[in-house]
Amino acid sequence: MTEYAAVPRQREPAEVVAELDRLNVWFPTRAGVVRAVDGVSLRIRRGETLGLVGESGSGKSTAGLALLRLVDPSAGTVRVAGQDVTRWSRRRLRALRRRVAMVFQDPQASLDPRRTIGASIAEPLIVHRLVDGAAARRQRVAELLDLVGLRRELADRHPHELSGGQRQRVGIARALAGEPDLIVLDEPIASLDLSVQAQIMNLLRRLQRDLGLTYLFIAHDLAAVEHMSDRLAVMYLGRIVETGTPAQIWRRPAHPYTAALLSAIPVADPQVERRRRRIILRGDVPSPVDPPAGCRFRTRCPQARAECAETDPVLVEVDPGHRAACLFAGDAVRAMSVTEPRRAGGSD
Ligand SMILES: Nc1ncnc2c1ncn2[C@@H]1O[C@H](COP(=O)(O)OP(=O)(O)OP(=O)(O)O)[C@@H](O)[C@H]1O
Repeated sequence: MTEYAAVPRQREPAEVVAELDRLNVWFPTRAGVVRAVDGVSLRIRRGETLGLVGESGSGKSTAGLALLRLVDPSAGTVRVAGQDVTRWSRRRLRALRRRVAMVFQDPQASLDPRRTIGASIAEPLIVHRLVDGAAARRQRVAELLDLVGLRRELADRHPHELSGGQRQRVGIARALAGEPDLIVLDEPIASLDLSVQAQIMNLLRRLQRDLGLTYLFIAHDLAAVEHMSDRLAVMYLGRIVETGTPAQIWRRPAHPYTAALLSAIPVADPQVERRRRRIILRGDVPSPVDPPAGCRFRTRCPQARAECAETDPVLVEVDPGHRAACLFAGDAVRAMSVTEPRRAGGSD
């Protein structure tokens, strides 16, 4: 197998591969303007996995799509490999989509059913003019199949002849074909059987280690990305509400929303599990057409106070590298962790 040729990289001091800076992605609809992403700033550094977590509809996929300019930013900036790609023309976007690749949740939907697996994997090689000649392309496709642990003969098959796990491996091979700086993994295991999920996670980890890949890993479940991520960002209603390392967030969540997400994760130890106190959030996520004034989470926050309706909190550092957007970051969560409901005048 030939070596995975690294794309010549432009060295930046901070090694930030991709960055969203105060990004808004708003969709005008009949019901009003959907503020899918509303003031999101994120930095993804070379070689890391950033886990982006939040409930359905929080804007995670839209933020990921913005990195490939598959949605158009309404405001703010998208930077990839040091270049501002926010307003790149359609023609230039081809180059961007080599630098940033995406693996989708449903590999069935993301592969053309009429094309062979080989043709699907070869497509990025042709579009980005990476390999000349059919024979050389066949060879590269075979190497990419090796990389993702699929037999070379599968190149001649069609997607419907493969299992879900195999199809997702093809999706990963396609993403690797352009030797991207960043791979956006949008719930890459959510549609797979449990046994296959672990295999795909192992594959993603191995590829990252061997090829030095950078991932934005999108998931709705904190437990799903915790082991894989170097840093986590928690999204709620179009905003990042907390960022930090998994250890920081797990040990001491600072935003009440994160605390609620964590409290929903079952614990293996039965004694701890019995003592575990779930924080049940009231109501549904409000509409992104008309998010609540002040803190967006206040309508569901068990610790909301009058001030929360007045001030829209920004991310503030609660520990080095650990930030939360809550006026009472840390305090509110400590109040939620007491085992008895708090009473007036109670202390903890
Ligand atoms: N093209 C679009 N037009 C209108 N609204 C959209 C569009 N794309 C997304 N939205 C809305 O934007 C919000 C965020 O959607 P998005 O898919 O980014 O969330 P998500 O956190 O990735 O959720 P899921 O896990 O369900 O994919 C949702 O309210 C969604 O309905």
